[in-house]
Amino acid sequence: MSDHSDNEEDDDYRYGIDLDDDEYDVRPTVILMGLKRSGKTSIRKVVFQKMSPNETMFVESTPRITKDRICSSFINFETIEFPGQMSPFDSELDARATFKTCGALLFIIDAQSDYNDAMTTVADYFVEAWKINKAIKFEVFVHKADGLTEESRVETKFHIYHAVREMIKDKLEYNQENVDSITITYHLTSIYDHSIFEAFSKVVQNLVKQLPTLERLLDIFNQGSNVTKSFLFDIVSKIYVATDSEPVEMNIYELCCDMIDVTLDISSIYGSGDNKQPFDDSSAAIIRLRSEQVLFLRQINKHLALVYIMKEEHFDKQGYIDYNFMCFKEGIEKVFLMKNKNGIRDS
Ligand SMILES: Nc1nc2c(ncn2[C@@H]2O[C@H](COP(=O)(O)OP(=O)(O)OP(=O)(O)O)[C@@H](O)[C@H]2O)c(=O)[nH]1
Repeated sequence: MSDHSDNEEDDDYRYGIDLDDDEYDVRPTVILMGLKRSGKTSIRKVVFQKMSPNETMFVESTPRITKDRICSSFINFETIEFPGQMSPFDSELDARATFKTCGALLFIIDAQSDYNDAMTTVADYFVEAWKINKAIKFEVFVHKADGLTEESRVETKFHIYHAVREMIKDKLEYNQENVDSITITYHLTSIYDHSIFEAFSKVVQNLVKQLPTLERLLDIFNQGSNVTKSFLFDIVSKIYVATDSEPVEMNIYELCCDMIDVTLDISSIYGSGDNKQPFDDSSAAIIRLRSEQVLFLRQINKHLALVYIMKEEHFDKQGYIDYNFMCFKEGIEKVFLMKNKNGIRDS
């Protein structure tokens, strides 16, 4: 367990540490904004509270600013949702305080609606927030993509990207700033498939400063173990904190998410442990697939699991893989211990 003392990392994300909840007054935040009924609450509930997508049809409109601490998992941040009808820049709200500690600012656009107003609002809010805090990661979710054809998904994202860029350009040029000063990442999302988890994974990865080291560790593990693809998952949220440098194929990612669901479901229904959580530090599962591949899940610590896929022909080299996994696990621990070197105590 880790203790904390004031240091230059005070504005940082504290991943993988058990904190007493009140230990920090200031916690970096992920802010969700968007017009009314764009899907903000649904996204929070599906990703962090395991609500099924169909149930979101009954969520009520959010009347006030809603803060939610995500601290049961490895991802240790706070989400803040602004109701569609409220601007964070209203004079009665303290926008400076809100955006000073903001890590990522997500704007949700309902792609199934007329999104002209939404695009204007994105441009306004992003420029205002950027003026307060230039380190914010700006993200747009082109949401409810399930209702669009494959072709119009790409077109819609492209159209929104260009229109917002033009609006931001006009605003920044007025202040003699360059439009490229604000980097925005666009994601096509839906709560009805894995795209929302994939997009949130990218948001989180954008905030993990140790990402290059984690990717390198995964690459080394893959090369030494003949693994095709591996993901480092935060098991509770199904967000992957890192993956190796090979491109992510959506079907492999979905398979890995399903592996987590299956393992946790079986474990919570039939598991013998009296622990409330259906997994622990030494949880593991292996599934041989019809495609002559093997899927593995191996827990690294309380929060993180390595999920990887390999060809069946390499499956017999278990000794190597076990050894490499031990080295990988130690590597991960070192990455986060170094990060917290200023105050370590044993739990
Ligand atoms: N088809 C589809 N519907 C979605 C998706 N996400 C959310 N919805 C629906 O959109 C409606 C509005 O969702 P909310 O989560 O309440 O939207 P909100 O942005 O929080 O709304 P306010 O609180 O009023 O600002 C609900 O009926 C959801 O079921 C999605 O990915 N696809």
